[in-house]
Amino acid sequence: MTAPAVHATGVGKVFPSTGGEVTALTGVDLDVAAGEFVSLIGPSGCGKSTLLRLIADLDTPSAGDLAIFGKPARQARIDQDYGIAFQQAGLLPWRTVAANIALPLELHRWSRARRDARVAELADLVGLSEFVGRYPDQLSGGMQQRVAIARSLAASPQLLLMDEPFGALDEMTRERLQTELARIAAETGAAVVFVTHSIPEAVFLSDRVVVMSPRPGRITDVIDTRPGRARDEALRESPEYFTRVTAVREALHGTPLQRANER
Ligand SMILES: Nc1ncnc2c1ncn2[C@@H]1O[C@H](COP(=O)(O)OP(=O)(O)OP(=O)(O)O)[C@@H](O)[C@H]1O
Repeated sequence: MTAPAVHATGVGKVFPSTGGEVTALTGVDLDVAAGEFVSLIGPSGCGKSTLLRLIADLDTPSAGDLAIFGKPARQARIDQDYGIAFQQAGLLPWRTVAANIALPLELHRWSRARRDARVAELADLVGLSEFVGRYPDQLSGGMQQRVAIARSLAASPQLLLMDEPFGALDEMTRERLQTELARIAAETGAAVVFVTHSIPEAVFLSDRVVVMSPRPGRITDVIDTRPGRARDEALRESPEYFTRVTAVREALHGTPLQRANER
């Protein structure tokens, strides 16, 4: 049996601060299966980015255990077992689109010929074949974000870690990139851990939505949002999609009756 892409047990994170300690996360138990798409959603400060950073070994947990494909997070980072795409595209401005996408392949010491072939394939995948010679400041925000996604996919990682990658985009571009990401994840079989503030985005993309709440940051609900059909434009207007959006909304904010009673 393959190890889960992410296996977290009892994960906690405490940050020191001037007014005492901040418990950013407590008691997080979460498994993300190989090939599974899981979104983290919750109000500002509930620890979504902290959890993603711990998985990526950009920070270390204060408590609990984390394994990425059965390895310690640090080893998975050294082995470059995952691709990362965050809200700011984070492209190198002095490199062309092609050279930005090729970066992980250089780190993996791919030959020039193999790199060039892979970059052409990825540029085509994200619809940027005509722009590979451009520099990041010659692209729109949506195009920059597509370059960042292509780069995160370059070495065919079996895990993608994405922190609000579409947060800064207009609604139309955002929906188009969501459809592309759903297709890419299905085609490559990669697991994805995806941080978002958008309920419809989480429901559209995910097999499961993890709902978190702050002070201290913890998981309060996990909702199955597998659509049982293709993630295409028709899904967005289907009754089952609305049902799932409502389920996640109620897990986050309570039912209309509960909210009325709180007033
Ligand atoms: N480096 C740090 N030092 C101190 N406190 C931190 C640090 N990073 C995060 N925190 C605190 O930990 C808590 C969780 O932050 P985190 O950024 O993970 O939340 P989030 O759910 O991603 O929020 P948002 O939706 O606003 O991005 C917050 O209270 C935040 O202030």
